[in-house]
Amino acid sequence: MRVLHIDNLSKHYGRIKAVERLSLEVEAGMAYGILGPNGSGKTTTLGMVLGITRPASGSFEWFEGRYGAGHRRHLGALLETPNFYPYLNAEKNLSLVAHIKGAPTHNLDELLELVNLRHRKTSRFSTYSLGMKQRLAIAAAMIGDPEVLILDEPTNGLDPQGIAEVRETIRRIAGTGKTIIMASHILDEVEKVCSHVGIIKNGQLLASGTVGAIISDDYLVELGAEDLSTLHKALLSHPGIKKAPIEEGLIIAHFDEKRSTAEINAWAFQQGITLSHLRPIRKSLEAEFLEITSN
Ligand SMILES: Nc1ncnc2c1ncn2[C@@H]1O[C@H](COP(=O)(O)OP(=O)(O)OP(=O)(O)O)[C@@H](O)[C@H]1O
Repeated sequence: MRVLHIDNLSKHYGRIKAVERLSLEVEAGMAYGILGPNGSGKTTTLGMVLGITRPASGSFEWFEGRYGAGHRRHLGALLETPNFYPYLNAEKNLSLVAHIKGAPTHNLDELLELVNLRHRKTSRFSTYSLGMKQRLAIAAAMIGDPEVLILDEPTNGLDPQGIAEVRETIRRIAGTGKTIIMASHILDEVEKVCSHVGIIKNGQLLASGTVGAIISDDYLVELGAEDLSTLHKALLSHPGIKKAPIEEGLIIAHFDEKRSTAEINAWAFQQGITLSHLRPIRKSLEAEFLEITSN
């Protein structure tokens, strides 16, 4: 089932085109990352599809229209950390949220288990770390058993441990078959949590697809030799090479998969080439993301 269909959605603030003719589709069961630098229109997009912000033009549809105007009950959203009562424990805070939503309270323990807070359910909210607070907020968004969980920059402001725990929680929820739609400016986060990604910049969709297809996983090796052009020519006929640009006197070889330095050395030797430089490089994911968004 198509969970969300966005068609040519635009939103302008004066002369700022926050979102510009954005179209994308999210299928049931996807963990879809909306990835873009700060100010690229992610929050505005989520605001529009949640009915908080009115679009200037374009349209969107939830669940192929099957719930009509009642679709909102099937969405759990966490746009900013909600206010919990600091002196109440997790269990009490969640039951209050359930009462406000008119949702049942019988599965609160399950939700606390899902976000790995069951063991701390009787501790006051004020004693929680930021990561625990965020996980409780995710549990609150899951009250009423929504089909889709929508998150805006869910790890903002957390320390590395908190970040890891929140990501793990989102992965666990995705593993239960829920659809996740998550805005993030961190490529590494989308790569770790999401199955699919749409990259946006200046409110426009630049690329969309599975994480594996969009985020290249070429294996990069820096190579040098006295006779660089002979090495270059030989490399281009190597069966595993995808491309081999020359940068600052060295060849950046893009292999389709991991190759050991011993293997590359042996290959060069067979070609009658002595390598003067051989260094595997892991292109930083952030650099790759910047490359996509700057093109
Ligand atoms: N209420 C508003 N009034 C004026 N401009 C706005 C408003 N909301 C957003 N914008 C502008 O619209 C653009 C997109 O903002 P938006 O918050 O959607 O981006 P974002 O990708 O979510 O960024 P961030 O990750 O920094 O929140 C930005 O240039 C922002 O300054």
